[in-house]
Amino acid sequence: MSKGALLVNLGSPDSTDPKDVKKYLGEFLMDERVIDVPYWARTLLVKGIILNTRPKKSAEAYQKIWWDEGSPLIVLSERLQSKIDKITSVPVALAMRYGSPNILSGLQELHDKGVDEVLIFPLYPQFAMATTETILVLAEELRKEHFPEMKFTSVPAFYNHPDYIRTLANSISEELKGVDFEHLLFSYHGVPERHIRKSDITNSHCKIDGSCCKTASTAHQFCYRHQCYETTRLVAEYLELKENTYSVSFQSRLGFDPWLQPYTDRTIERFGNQGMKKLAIVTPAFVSDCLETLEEIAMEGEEIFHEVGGKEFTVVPCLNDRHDWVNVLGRWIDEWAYQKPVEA
Ligand SMILES: C=CC1=C(C)c2cc3[nH]c(cc4nc(cc5[nH]c(cc1n2)c(C)c5CCC(=O)O)C(CCC(=O)O)=C4C)c(C)c3C=C
Ligand SMILES: [Fe+2]
Ligand SMILES: [Fe+2]
Repeated sequence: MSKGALLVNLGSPDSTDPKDVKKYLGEFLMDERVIDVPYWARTLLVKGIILNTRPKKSAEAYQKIWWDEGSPLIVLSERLQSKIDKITSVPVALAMRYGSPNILSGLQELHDKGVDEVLIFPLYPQFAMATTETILVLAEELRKEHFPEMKFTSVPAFYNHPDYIRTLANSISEELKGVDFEHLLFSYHGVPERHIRKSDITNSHCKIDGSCCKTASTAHQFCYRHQCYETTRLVAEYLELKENTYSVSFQSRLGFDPWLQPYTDRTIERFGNQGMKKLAIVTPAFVSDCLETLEEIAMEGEEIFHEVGGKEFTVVPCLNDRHDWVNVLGRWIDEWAYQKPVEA
């Protein structure tokens, strides 16, 4: 058998034209694992309401962060893939869950290189139904339909993997070297609270309260909230951060349902109102900088902080195509290719 890996990230619109943004958001938000309501209700909500208003607003946001080469998320993912592909012993392709290049074209690219055993590698440190799970489900559907002879293995969420924690912690200390800050905020993409309960394999553990995510449970292998807190705890431990000098918040909510709290925008506002002047932010749910880090945090977040009296607002870039991150991912892929376990 011949092996290869497929890195999968979220995806972006083809351009900042509202028509392309509408097409992308339509594919993204009609995913039953993203807006997880019955088909008729999702159609009404997405096609009847969201797609009539959001694409124009989102297109304006994308215009603020777009690069000459295209979407930052895609360009950064391409750079990552190309650097990893150069150091691994097996071919490495790239796909997006929504938009292009899609998962089918990524599998086709590997198939054309003679690959029949694929490592599906969702580029998400923390598991979520709306990210990791939807990638694995779609990849399996495509395998059955187009490449029934292919064998798949997948990389589980790596939120607590020592290599990931070390690389993230080192990137934070390098980026914040010489930066004076009072508090480090770990801002993760949010999910509706309902998603946490749906992913609870015990059906009873995840209460989204002060203690469930700290109490050991088999539910945690699929609990996004636990995994976000655990990444934070491990990085804080690695960097020897003092209690109360760091905290967790959740960004990018959509709609009126309760999402994981505390919300990032309100947290930034509260910090400023309490007199904080120097804030640093890191966004560990994203391995590549994207709209949510470059616009929502670095632009909107900074504006909110300044409006409430904050002075210095420092954003730690995502791991992107950092040399040490490329080496970690390349090594994980090669360890799999040579049948060694991915776990440390
Ligand atoms: C990091 C993990 C992500 C989770 C979990 C996630 C869940 C989620 N997202 C939406 C709605 C939107 N997300 C949007 C952008 C976006 N989301 C992620 C990652 C996660 N989303 C990324 C990396 C990006 C940026 C994409 C880019 O092109 O740079 C958007 C589009 C932008 C906007 O209009 O604000 C929406 C909408 C839901 C409903 C959801 C549910 C769990
Ligand atoms: Fe929990
Ligand atoms: Fe999102």
